[in-house]
Amino acid sequence: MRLSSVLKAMAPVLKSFDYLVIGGGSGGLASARRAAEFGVKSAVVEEARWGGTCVNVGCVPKKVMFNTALHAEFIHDHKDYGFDVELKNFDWGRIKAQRDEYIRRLNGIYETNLEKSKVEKIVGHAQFTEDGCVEVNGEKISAKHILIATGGRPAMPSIPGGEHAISSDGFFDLECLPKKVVVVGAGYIAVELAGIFNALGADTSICIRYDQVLRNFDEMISSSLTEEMERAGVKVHKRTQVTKVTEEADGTLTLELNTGSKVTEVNCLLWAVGRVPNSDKIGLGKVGIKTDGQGNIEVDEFQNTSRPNVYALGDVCGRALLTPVAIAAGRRLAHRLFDGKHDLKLDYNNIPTVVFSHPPIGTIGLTQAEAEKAYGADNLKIYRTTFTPMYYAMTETKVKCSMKLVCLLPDEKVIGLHMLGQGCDEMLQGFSVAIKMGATKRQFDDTVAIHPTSSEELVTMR
Ligand SMILES: Cc1cc2nc3c(=O)[nH]c(=O)nc-3n(C[C@H](O)[C@H](O)[C@H](O)COP(=O)(O)OP(=O)(O)OC[C@H]3O[C@@H](n4cnc5c(N)ncnc54)[C@H](O)[C@@H]3O)c2cc1C
Ligand SMILES: NC(=O)C1=CN([C@@H]2O[C@H](COP(=O)(O)OP(=O)(O)OC[C@H]3O[C@@H](n4cnc5c(N)ncnc54)[C@H](OP(=O)(O)O)[C@@H]3O)[C@@H](O)[C@H]2O)C=CC1
Ligand SMILES: N[C@@H](CCC(=O)N[C@@H](CSSC[C@H](NC(=O)CC[C@H](N)C(=O)O)C(=O)NCC(=O)O)C(=O)NCC(=O)O)C(=O)O
Repeated sequence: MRLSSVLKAMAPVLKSFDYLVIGGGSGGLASARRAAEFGVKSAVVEEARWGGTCVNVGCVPKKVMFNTALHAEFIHDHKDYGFDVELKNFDWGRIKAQRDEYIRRLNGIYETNLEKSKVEKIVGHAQFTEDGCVEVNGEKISAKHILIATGGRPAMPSIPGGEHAISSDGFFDLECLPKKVVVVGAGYIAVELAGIFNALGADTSICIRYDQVLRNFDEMISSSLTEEMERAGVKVHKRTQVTKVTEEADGTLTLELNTGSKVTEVNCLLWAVGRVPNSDKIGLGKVGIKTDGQGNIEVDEFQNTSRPNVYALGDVCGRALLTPVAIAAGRRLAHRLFDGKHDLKLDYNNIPTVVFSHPPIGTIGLTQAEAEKAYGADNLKIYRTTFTPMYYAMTETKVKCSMKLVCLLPDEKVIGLHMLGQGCDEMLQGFSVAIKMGATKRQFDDTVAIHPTSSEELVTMR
């Protein structure tokens, strides 16, 4: 042990809590506040902005921009519905200012919520000391139970000139709509942000390593979204990687691709190639907390780390990186530790998820490929439909809706539901309840349809 570490271990403990949460994001806040409801002396340490990724650089500002993009799309359809509306201008700066103001309000609400819940707020960077305490701003804090909910950050590939690119964090700092944009990546963030840029009028390209976006989703989803993005005007560069970036005298970027070609006059290059867990600067090695090869904290099904009384959840564990997952795991942990619900844990099966692409995607359960691997194709019945939602009966632009049910024989239990189309984002939550309850196709069919809606197709498929 180095002398500085020995001295830190010997430093007096200045504060002590029953529950100390590191990270004031979705999982940490939800867990600390729930614990405080049980009379537990709790504190949260946050080094940046209250609310974490979701509120500041994730779901919330992204949804504002998704909604902004929806307006752009609807405006194009106005004339088809008889409205004589001309699109003259779009003021990115105005919506950004309003969005930033909304986020600042939310930061304040989250701080006030902590005060109301009597959770102590500690501002600073937290890291473990050798004796299992936590040090913030040079002060040592002890706690009976410690939760690590430090989230993650965007992965930034290192290529020559890579420093000229931004990540999703940088997207939220953009002061105006870039004229020409290249997004690299094929996951949630890449398709969501490329969709927003494109709908708002930027010349948008996406560089993907393979032939389709969202390759881990059901094949119907990945192929339909790839086609739909192309139809909407996104240039999808397949089997393409950016190998070098050069900044030109006029400030634009020239991108060299592995295909040998170049993309010039790029105003914005955005990496969206995954996220890395914030587990590297919190002293995990000092307390023997194990991580996997990617730095994700290893936990068991109860969110226990390899060290007793230290727990981890949310993005820092690298599994189902979604706000409601972090919140649900955090609240369940608080009930387990402080409310006598000793067996309570989050079931990570059948987590519904929506991609706010254009059009949006809703999906839950096994993809067809996963189900075939698990049960064999002969034990499945697959229902599919593709139709043009009635909204587009009046419009020149037609955006199809595709749906698939993956059912397990013999009773046709619905083990996967995948859909892409207008309204699928809001359609999924209710169907997830049915699937979580183990609904069969017969029970779907026994439910009377709601007409005329896209969702009625899910209870009338043959
Ligand atoms: C662009 C984007 C869009 C997204 N959209 C959606 C969506 O639509 N729906 C959805 O469900 N999910 C979405 N997500 C994912 C969602 O934001 C995350 O899954 C969620 O925020 C994870 O919560 P968390 O509590 O694990 O971590 P975070 O919310 O990241 O919180 C971690 C907090 O810990 C703090 N911290 C880190 N290290 C320390 C330290 N050592 N000391 C003190 N504080 C520390 C950080 O500053 C941060 O505030 C999106 C993510 C991104 C990036
Ligand atoms: N709506 C929501 O709920 C949202 C949720 N999120 C969450 O945040 C997580 C992180 O999002 P995101 O960053 O998009 O990560 P994802 O894991 O969703 O996707 C990243 C993809 O980028 C591709 N990729 C990886 N490395 C490279 C590389 N070097 N060059 C080019 N492409 C590469 C891979 O696809 P391939 O192998 O095909 O190349 C990979 O699947 C998501 O998984 C999701 O859980 C984020 C945004 C919205
Ligand atoms: N679902 C509605 C409501 C959205 C919503 O929750 N708005 C938030 C915006 S921040 S969104 C930030 C995100 N909230 C949520 O995910 C919503 C939590 C859900 N209502 C639940 O209780 O589980 C989160 O990280 N939560 C951590 C936590 O709540 O502890 C808000 O106004 N909050 C103010 C307040 O709560 O007073 C919508 O999409 O319109």
